[in-house]
Amino acid sequence: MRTAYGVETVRAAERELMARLPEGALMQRAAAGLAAACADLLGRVYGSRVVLLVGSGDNGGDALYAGARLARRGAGVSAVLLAPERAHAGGLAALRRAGGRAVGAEAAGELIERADLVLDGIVGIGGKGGLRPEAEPLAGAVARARAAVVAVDLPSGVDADTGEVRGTAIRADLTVTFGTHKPGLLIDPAREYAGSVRLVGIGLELPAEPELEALQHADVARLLPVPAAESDKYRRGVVGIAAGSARYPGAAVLAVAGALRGGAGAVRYVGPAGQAVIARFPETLVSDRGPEHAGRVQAWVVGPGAGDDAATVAEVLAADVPVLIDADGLRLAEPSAVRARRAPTLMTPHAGEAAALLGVERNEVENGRLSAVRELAARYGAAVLLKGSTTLVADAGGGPVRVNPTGTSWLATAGSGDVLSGLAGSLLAAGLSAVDAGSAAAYLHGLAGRFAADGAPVGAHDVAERIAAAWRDVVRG
Ligand SMILES: NC(=O)C1=CN([C@@H]2O[C@H](COP(=O)(O)OP(=O)(O)OC[C@H]3O[C@@H](n4cnc5c(N)ncnc54)[C@H](O)[C@@H]3O)[C@@H](O)[C@H]2O)[C@@H](O)CC1
Ligand SMILES: [K+]
Repeated sequence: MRTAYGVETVRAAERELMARLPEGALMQRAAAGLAAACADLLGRVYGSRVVLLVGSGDNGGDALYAGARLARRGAGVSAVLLAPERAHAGGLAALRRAGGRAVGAEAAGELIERADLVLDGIVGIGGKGGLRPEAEPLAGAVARARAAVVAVDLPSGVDADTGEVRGTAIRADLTVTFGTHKPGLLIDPAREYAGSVRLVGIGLELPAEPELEALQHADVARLLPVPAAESDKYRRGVVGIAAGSARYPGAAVLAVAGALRGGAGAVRYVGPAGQAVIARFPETLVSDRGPEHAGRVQAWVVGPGAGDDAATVAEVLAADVPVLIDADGLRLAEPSAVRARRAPTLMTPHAGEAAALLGVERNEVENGRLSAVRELAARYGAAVLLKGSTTLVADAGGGPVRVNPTGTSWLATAGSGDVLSGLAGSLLAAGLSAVDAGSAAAYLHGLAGRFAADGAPVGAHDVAERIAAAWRDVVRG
């Protein structure tokens, strides 16, 4: 499991550790890890041209000490000081002793243009808002440069706690972060600015409960159901799919496609698209009666392509088994009926649907994904999976939010969400909790999307067909 902790927690752990260590020791640990990552990226340090962008805090101090290490190995290092009188004094002295030089911001453009490597030490966890006006031109110069860009702790200008980017921020190829991942490094839009992320341990002792967690292969493998020898289809769970309409039969077919790959013993379909479903998947149990009379299920999926069928949504919500609500179902579900449920509920909106549920603009959700998913989970008393390139899953009762690390932008394709809801519903029927079902499904679905895409556009159907391959990849490790 990869975990991320917010700024306040990191600060407290740093204080506690600093009290036990000689002064400056933590910064030296950070700088050593940073310099090593830079050296790996450069390949040959001797003779390389390195530019440090140095702000007024300790983030700039890290950059200066790392620059000093690189200078001692023969790099030509120039530090651009954004606030010369407030630059980290010890770091600046170390850089000068090692043969590096410091310049003002006016010289930055030309240096950046000719650099092999730029270190962004403008601002780290002490940053507020996007980059200040005096730092903005630097971000432009960095974006135009051919140099590799390494962000120190965080790309400057992104919000460490939320992943928000309000205004200009530095775009890095690599972020070297200290002590722990910060939530912003794992959540879009900030995640995109971070490039790949390397964690340098500095010995922080962190609390048991993180802000954010990202499942890895081994975690998902532990969650996935394995049929026992005596299993029959009912013991493995039957998932009911109440989806599709005369207008949107495809949503039903795709939700069933996902459900068939999710480990439930059987898939039961109710709705007007039975013909289309059975033609494509003859193994489906198709019923032409409403959910209440369709026969036993261990979990329901309701909503994909449902059009305006509010009665079916209400009937499913009244069932005393886990329910996944997606797409049209989110709009049709009575909030009070969702809150009144006793069995687990999982809602799976994309940003637009989440915005409608919260009564805000879509870009507010896209920029503040973490707070949006938490807010929805609290309002509805339900687990919420907020879809996107970094899908988030929040539990009804709070606690760490899960972020899915396998997403790919190729998954933003029509019907891909229907496949996901079927898959997650199947895992609910197999007995996983709402958060586990949602996060394991997002993981498999993302991986299946990557396998199917392999660098090219894909349709939702291709994704469903690669779920089995993703499952195998996960359980084989
Ligand atoms: N505390 C420690 O022991 C350690 C801290 N480390 C480094 O220290 C950093 C935190 O240092 P600080 O607390 O000094 O804070 P930062 O260096 O992150 O930033 C604070 C400074 O940036 C300015 N600033 C704030 N918002 C800005 C913006 N939007 N645009 C431009 N300037 C802005 C502030 O005026 C302040 O002077 C971490 O990110 C990490 O890089 C590491 O050395 C590891 C050890
Ligand atoms: K930075």
